[in-house]
Amino acid sequence: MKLPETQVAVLEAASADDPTPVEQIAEETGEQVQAVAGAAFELEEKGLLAVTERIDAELVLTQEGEQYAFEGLPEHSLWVGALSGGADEEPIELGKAIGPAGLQGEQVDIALSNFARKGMGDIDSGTVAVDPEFDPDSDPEHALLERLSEEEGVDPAETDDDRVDALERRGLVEVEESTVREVTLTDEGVTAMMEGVEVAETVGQVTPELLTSGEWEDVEFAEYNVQADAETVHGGKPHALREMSERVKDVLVGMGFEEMQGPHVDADFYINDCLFMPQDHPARNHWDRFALEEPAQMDRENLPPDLVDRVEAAHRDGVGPDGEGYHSPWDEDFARALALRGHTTNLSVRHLAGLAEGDIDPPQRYFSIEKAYRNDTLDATHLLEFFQIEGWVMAEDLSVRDLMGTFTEFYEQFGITDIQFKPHYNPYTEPSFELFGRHPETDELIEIGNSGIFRPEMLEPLGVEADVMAWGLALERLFMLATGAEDIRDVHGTLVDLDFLRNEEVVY
Ligand SMILES: N[C@@H](Cc1ccccc1)C(=O)O
Repeated sequence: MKLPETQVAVLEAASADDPTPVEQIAEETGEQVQAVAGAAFELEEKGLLAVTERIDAELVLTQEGEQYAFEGLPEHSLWVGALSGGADEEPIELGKAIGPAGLQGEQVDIALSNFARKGMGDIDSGTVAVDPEFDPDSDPEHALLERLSEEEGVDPAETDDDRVDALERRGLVEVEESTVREVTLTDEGVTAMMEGVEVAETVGQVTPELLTSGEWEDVEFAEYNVQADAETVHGGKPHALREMSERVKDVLVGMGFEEMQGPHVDADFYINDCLFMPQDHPARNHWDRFALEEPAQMDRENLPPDLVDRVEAAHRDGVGPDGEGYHSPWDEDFARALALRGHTTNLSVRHLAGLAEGDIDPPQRYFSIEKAYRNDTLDATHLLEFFQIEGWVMAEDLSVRDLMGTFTEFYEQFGITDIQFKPHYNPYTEPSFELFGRHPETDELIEIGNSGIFRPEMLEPLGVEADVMAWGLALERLFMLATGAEDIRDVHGTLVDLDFLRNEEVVY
């Protein structure tokens, strides 16, 4: 019997007794997996080979599991932290163990409950004592995480059940199923092999030489299998969030808005003081802002002196005849401190001030879609940097209805019709509203933005006479509502889910 080369190779590599995975044959023959699968199907059609499929289960680490395989389990970190504080001698305050352990946010609770469960020591009314005999290296959960980080193809059925259960419940491991295609020689196949199978010379392509020599009449052409699996080719494409941002721009431009741009690093004067944020406001000294070390301050000559005077007066005494300021000190040096902007409202301030200087008449509408930076704890809905959809409208006699109407119109463009408003407080707006939208998958209300009508204490120093309503909306949250994405870290950051990004069709 004469067969194409790949088919002969597959027949030779297959066995009549043990089903052989297609991948293994590809490895042994040096052929592509797709080519082997194609050949196998052709041999199946000729009755020489049987192709079967089975589901293979493999135990793998989740992202969190990978993190703990690398850093150690949180309860181990707690144990080490407590031990370094002397908790093997006598109980120490929990805080003194958690700090050195480097635990943050929900990891603290995870550490505490597992520490107790594994009897690694005692936790009692805010203190911790450790059992010095406990050996993290012999903790079976740790051993399994380590093994999974080193070994592929671990069969869940052959792994200690309790341990797998415990780690599955903690969301650190999961069972991944895949389809394995296997081939076995049929009786006919065995007979054919015994009688002898030869490689038929086949030609894959017609060449000018074949045509001119007339040889084409005698050769056998390779058959194409148009049903064979082909390798998936992922072309480049714009990032889903970028597409979303472009779409938001289109919508806002369609609503009559112009785009504004400005510095990522700015003086607190523009980020906070011009927004009537008191200098002793906790957020201004708090660890959640990224301050610049070098240079630490904006040069004095870069702040307009008149504006500085007017902002200082508003802070001290308020505006208008009955104004109430903060009656607390205001320090220009403090206002010159440089930081990564925690919101893009510094851009609104700069544009309002610039426009007022040129005596521009209302109505005016501006927006930006730019990064803002906050030292938040990373989780499914928070990143250290995010895109804020900043916007404002300057007009005579604006009311809350105008604000709500604008949001309703805007979100409708993305199919989001169920928006809720919650009264809020911002030093620079009155009234102020937080916006919430319902997540299509989890049905939970998530915060999507913050808004309000700028106060006279903010507008007067900038020289703006009309009303201004304004907002900051999170692009990522809009993305989550519009696409159903549940974890923002799948979309951007360092742990993105490439499959999600490749396959997500961003259609709004
Ligand atoms: N700066 C606000 C958003 C906002 C902008 C303008 C007016 C009101 C609110 C924030 O980051 O949350």
